[in-house]
Amino acid sequence: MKTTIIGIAGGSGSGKSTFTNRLKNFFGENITVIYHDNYYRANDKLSMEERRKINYDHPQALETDLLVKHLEKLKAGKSIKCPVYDFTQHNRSDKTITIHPSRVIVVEGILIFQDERLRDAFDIKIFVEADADERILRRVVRDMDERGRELQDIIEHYLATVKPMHYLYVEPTRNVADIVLNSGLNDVAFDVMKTKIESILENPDED
Ligand SMILES: Nc1ncnc2c1ncn2[C@@H]1O[C@H](COP(=O)(O)OP(=O)(O)O)[C@@H](O)[C@H]1O
Ligand SMILES: Nc1ccn([C@@H]2O[C@H](COP(=O)(O)O)[C@@H](O)[C@H]2O)c(=O)n1
Repeated sequence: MKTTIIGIAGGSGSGKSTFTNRLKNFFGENITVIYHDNYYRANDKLSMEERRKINYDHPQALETDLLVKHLEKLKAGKSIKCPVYDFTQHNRSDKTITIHPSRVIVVEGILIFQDERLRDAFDIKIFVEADADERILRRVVRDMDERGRELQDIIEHYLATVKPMHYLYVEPTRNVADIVLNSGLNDVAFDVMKTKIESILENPDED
């Protein structure tokens, strides 16, 4: 069985997970989704205060080597144990999720097109775009609801690292995308990708 890997990148709050989860909800077990966020490094030796200060929007904050190895294993037909990141603790949890090989793998993350090895691994590259004001407003709501953050912390973190790293490392990768979406809720884009994935699933041995 061949493996087709689809990368979905874009700034924080752009709608990457919204688009990815829509595909996952439609295709269920027929596709596999891997979140680069789960590959944020374990920082067990640092205190909570030290972990809060890390620049999580720099490529070095992520263990991308492990993700590259995991994609190679999945392509070779082997299962992997994917780490699970805990945003409330700014640390990797002690849980893992076993992921089995599948015909279509979707990889999502802000920095996935920044790494050359990942870029080369993707058969289809999608970049989800949204204005910076919309992204930060969405992020405030999400981080307070789901990631246990205070408003003041979100604002400081955004201005200190999220925004500058976005323009340094995320936004420039828009140019390597095959498809740029103006929203993770775009129905036409969803239909196009749905049709493409259906065709890939019907042809297990084609590139
Ligand atoms: N086009 C949109 N319009 C309104 N809200 C959106 C849109 N896209 C995403 N959202 C909301 O914004 C938040 C962040 O979206 P998400 O897909 O998690 O972003 P990302 O994965 O890129 O960080 C979520 O609560 C989501 O429901
Ligand atoms: N401990 C952490 C680790 C990462 N972040 C932020 O997550 C953002 C990426 O995830 P998205 O779902 O928003 O794409 C990134 O911008 C990091 O700043 C964090 O807040 N805390």
